Amino acid sequence: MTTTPSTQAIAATALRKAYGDKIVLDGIDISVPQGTIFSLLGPNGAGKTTAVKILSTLISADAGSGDIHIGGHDLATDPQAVRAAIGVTGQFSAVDGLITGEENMLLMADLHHLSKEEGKRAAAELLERFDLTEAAQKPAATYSGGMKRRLDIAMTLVGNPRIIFLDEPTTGLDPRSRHNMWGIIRELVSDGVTVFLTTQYLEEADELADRIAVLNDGKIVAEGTADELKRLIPGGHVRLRFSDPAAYQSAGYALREATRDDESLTLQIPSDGSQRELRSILDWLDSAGVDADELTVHTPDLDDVFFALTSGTSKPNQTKETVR
Ligand SMILES: Nc1ncnc2c1ncn2[C@@H]1O[C@H](COP(=O)(O)OP(=O)(O)OP(=O)(O)O)[C@@H](O)[C@H]1O
Repeated sequence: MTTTPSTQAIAATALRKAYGDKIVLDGIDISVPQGTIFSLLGPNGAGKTTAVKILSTLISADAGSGDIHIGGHDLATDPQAVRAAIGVTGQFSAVDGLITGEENMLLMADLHHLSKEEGKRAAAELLERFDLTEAAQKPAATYSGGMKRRLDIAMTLVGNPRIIFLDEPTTGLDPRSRHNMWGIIRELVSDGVTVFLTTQYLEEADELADRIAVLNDGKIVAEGTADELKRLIPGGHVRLRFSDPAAYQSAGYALREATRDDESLTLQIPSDGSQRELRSILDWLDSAGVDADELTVHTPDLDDVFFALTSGTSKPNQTKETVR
């Protein structure tokens, strides 16, 4: 992959990292244009946090890795400049629960060498932006999970970083807090910030990311927009559910290409869900003289892609569209 440090906020080639015999990153390339959201997806232990740690200077890549440029700075020769350009919010929060939200913010301002006045102003602005003004004088330990996460990101933004690494920013948040966080991330990007996001929630990558890379076994096994990734795998199918075991058996005979689930009396038939294919399935059922209790059409989503690419198995059934 070619990298142009001037237009790419993050550009890394042949990134390698092993712990002993265990190869965590096996020569991956990462390239993230400025002002976009890039999402690194992968199962637990795939190496997402390791990639974030390397790109944010917390640990070093192994010898044999290629160049890493962050914000146009060479990470190997100018790690200080990289640190000044980035913000990192990890899985383990930097929030100190014993002090107030405002004190946490002021501590960050100190770390960024802002004057007392500048620090106060930045803290007040960010607390306001993240809807934390009311809680600012309370110890952070009393905050809800969503508030702590917002404070964490607010702290990350004190130095006005142009590139932000968010390592699983919404893990453990309830749906409303997760949606709020998505709004915050979108707002950051509309201000021109580049976001490198790791997540276990495929829906999150689907919602937010301009580009998604799937990490598995140390390699990037697919990369593209959510739609491009969805086109990679077939995954579409029709499911027929029966309550009558005899009807289920007859349909199973009639539809030989169906995958059977004898426990739930369900047949799954590969299909693009088109009207023509649905009609032919219904014709088969008619000619066999059986009625299904439920017919559902499933189109591939990012979950299918993820399961297909990272384990070779399909995920448990989930329906997108229902026709009765
Ligand atoms: N300091 C370390 N020493 C040894 N092995 C490590 C170390 N850090 C990470 N690993 C191993 O490297 C692999 C990748 O870990 P990493 O935390 O990067 O995965 P991840 O994709 O972020 O996973 P998760 O989604 O669970 O956070 C794991 O098998 C982990 O056990």
